[in-house]
Amino acid sequence: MASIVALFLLTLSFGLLWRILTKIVDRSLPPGPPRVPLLGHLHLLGVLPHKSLSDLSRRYGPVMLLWFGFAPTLVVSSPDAAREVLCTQDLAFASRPKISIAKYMFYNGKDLAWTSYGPYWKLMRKVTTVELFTAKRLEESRMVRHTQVSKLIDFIVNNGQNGKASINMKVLLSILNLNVVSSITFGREFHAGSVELIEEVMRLMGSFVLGDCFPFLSWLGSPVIRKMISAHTKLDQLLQEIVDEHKSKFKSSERAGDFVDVLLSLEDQGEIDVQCVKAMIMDMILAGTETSAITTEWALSELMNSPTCMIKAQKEIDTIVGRERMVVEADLCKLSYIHNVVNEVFRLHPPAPLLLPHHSTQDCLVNGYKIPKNSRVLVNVWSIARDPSLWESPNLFKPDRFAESSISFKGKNFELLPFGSGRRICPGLSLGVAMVSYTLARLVHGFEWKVSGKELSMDEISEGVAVRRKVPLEVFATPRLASHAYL
Ligand code: HEM
Repeated sequence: MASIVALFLLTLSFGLLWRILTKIVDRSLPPGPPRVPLLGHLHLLGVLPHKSLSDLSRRYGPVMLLWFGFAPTLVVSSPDAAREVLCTQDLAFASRPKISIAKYMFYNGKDLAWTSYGPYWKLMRKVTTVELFTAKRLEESRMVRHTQVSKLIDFIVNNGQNGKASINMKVLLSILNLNVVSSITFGREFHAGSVELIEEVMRLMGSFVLGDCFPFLSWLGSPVIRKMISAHTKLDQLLQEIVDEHKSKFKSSERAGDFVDVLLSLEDQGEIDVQCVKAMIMDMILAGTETSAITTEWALSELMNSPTCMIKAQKEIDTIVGRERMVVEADLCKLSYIHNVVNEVFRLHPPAPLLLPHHSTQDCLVNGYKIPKNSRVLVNVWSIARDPSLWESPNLFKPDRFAESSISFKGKNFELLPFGSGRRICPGLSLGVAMVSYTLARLVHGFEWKVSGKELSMDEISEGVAVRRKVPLEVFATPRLASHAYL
């Protein structure tokens, strides 16, 4: 009995001490809900963290400090606070937290997306921008996109049995985007069947790892880390094949070709090692494939869910392109409604609703609150894009809201940030937009679409840093153009 009373008193005094300590600290820090001892706010994240955090921000404000175990995490949910973090004080927040996924999957953060801010990031960012994403490079890769989207259309025509057989668009869109990014990055399609592996890695990116929130327990290891190591080993073999092929094809003096050749030249010069080369290929494949595929899948779903919008999109393309041929990329600049649809989908369904986590490398002030050095930073772009004080009927799909609007997703308007903003803004923005817009235009123009099943669920599932459709889009597609247009 005495020991039970002693335990009770001990727990009570620990709880009281915890409350007092957290209250003292809280004065200069941003607000947040009460903390549970040890767990902090981890239990509040739920299955859709972007939604749970959005709900919390409506209560505690657009600048909150939460504790995921022992990891302080700043969550910002307004355009002004996002501007402060991603633009005004960009340098202080441009790094990434050192978490397990970077260590075990991305060769200890030797890629671009997970590496800390510094000279290595600057070198890789410059190489990526110059070698992959200039307007000239984008223009040169038009044929790759055309060929791969045409393959997708052929597949639907040949397997859809004129609207009688259902088609799983999720898988097809992942394969399409993987093939485009692979062809541009290393000159050929990636291993057939690797889509499942990529999806596994995407899922692992968001898995809870004890050591990320409780650093003193890192030594414990976990089943998730074992899964990361196993997935990494499989991917590493495929990436090594790509490196070996490139090394055997060219003597170093003759290399002038694709992105991997450029990286291998840097390896020859001793600026980077082979792990950096593989980490960079992995980055492009992982960052470039699912983001565009998820957005296109949502775009088609939203149009199928709003028949008037679908008809409007089809009418626009019929008027400008006709029904005797397919859309080509050069038509896109005339398709303003498709452009509005893409804007609206980026607003409603940013594939990375909390961006990638940022990390503060110095103490700073945001909205008058002290943000401690070494805090993680999440920018809830999903919440900002659904804020009723910024957007009329924010949960409705209304592409026409962009007809008269000058707001764009390119990182200058902080109410719409699907690609982020500032130093860490997505370098693949133009390629991503080209992929989504072109694929969508050809699908909408090429087929009449029907849902397989009674109704189209629009539920979301959070997989790692990405949020996608919970139920993969299964559809029936009936060709609607002159038959010679599909040849
Ligand atoms: C619909 C298409 C896409 C969307 C919505 C998207 C979105 C994003 C977002 C939100 C970030 C994180 C920004 C931040 O942390 O502040 C990011 C980073 C990145 N994205 Fe994309 N992305 C897309 C397509 C692509 C493509 C096609 C590629 C390359 C082939 C790519 C490569 C990258 C890389 C390498 C980073 C890391 C940049 C850095 O940390 O410096 N993305 N992207």
